[in-house]
Amino acid sequence: MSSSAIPAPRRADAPPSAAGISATGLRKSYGEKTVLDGIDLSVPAGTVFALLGPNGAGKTTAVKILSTLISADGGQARVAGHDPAAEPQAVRAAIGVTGQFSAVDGLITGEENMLLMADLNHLPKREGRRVAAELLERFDLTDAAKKPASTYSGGMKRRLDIAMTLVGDPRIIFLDEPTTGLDPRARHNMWQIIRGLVSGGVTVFLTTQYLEEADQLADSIAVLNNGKIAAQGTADELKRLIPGGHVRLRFSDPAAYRNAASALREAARDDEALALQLPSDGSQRELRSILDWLDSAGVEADELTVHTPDLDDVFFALTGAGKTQEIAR
Ligand SMILES: Nc1ncnc2c1ncn2[C@@H]1O[C@H](COP(=O)(O)OP(=O)(O)OP(=O)(O)O)[C@@H](O)[C@H]1O
Repeated sequence: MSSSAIPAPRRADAPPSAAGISATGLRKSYGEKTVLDGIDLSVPAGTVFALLGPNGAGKTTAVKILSTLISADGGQARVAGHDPAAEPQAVRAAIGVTGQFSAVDGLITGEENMLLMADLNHLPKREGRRVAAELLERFDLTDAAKKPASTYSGGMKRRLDIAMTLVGDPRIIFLDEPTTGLDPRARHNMWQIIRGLVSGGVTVFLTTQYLEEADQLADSIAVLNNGKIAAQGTADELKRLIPGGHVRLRFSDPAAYRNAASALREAARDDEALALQLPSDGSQRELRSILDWLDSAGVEADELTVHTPDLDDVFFALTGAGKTQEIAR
């Protein structure tokens, strides 16, 4: 995608204090099934928040409540300074939602979809055409504008969907799994689009099953599991929640490996790979002390690599074991 497809800032003048999204004690059940069991969320304006969770965790349910599509059974929420339950119209006027079930009509062209959106937003005809053309250009869809949307690739459909959402110039955008099913190139394009939206002052509430996506985009991540927020924080804060960081020393000479293994008794051995593993948080201070220690033991490895836990480790630790952790903030 050309750089023209990256949305230009539209709300650079938005006040930094503009309200984002918050929720406390949000609850929702379907019959006997508790989907959201009292969740608290806080998304400052102008930031990207990722709600991460396995299939069926309740991510879409949370988006539907906050975007006024369904009502919660309990708890409070504020979206753009309004209560979605009491002031749904005010919330709807401030938000855009693109979901797994997109608003794109495949039978009409991309341009017609955009103009329809402009009509729904009550834009005067001339203004609607101008905004539609500008957004189609910005999302690299001008060449395809006169073709039926059913002929678009998955990535093009998602771009059209977001372009349609932007017709209303929302301050807050909910993106429900925006890159599910996209190939890696289209996924990276979508990430660029999302970054562009945020640099224009838009608040993004994103749901995803992709850890890398949350890691790449989000200022703050909440992991949803069994109806509760299992952990919330920045990607780095979440990674620090679980142990697993280590330094790995690899040797090519078996004799050097054996000497090192007997000098470093607390290291875990991998005799087949001629490698030793020492627990470490990866900090400069710990690395320096490990290097000093290796020097004093006369150990010289052929390769030294530092491994820190990634978001995958965190996700599986939190959603697998059903733990509940809070980060002191
Ligand atoms: N209208 C409904 N009636 C009954 N159960 C529902 C309804 N909507 C959702 N559920 C159930 O609520 C649970 C959470 O669904 P939700 O769609 O919020 O999950 P999700 O985290 O978005 O999952 P996915 O990643 O698969 O989209 C699921 O078990 C789902 O079957």
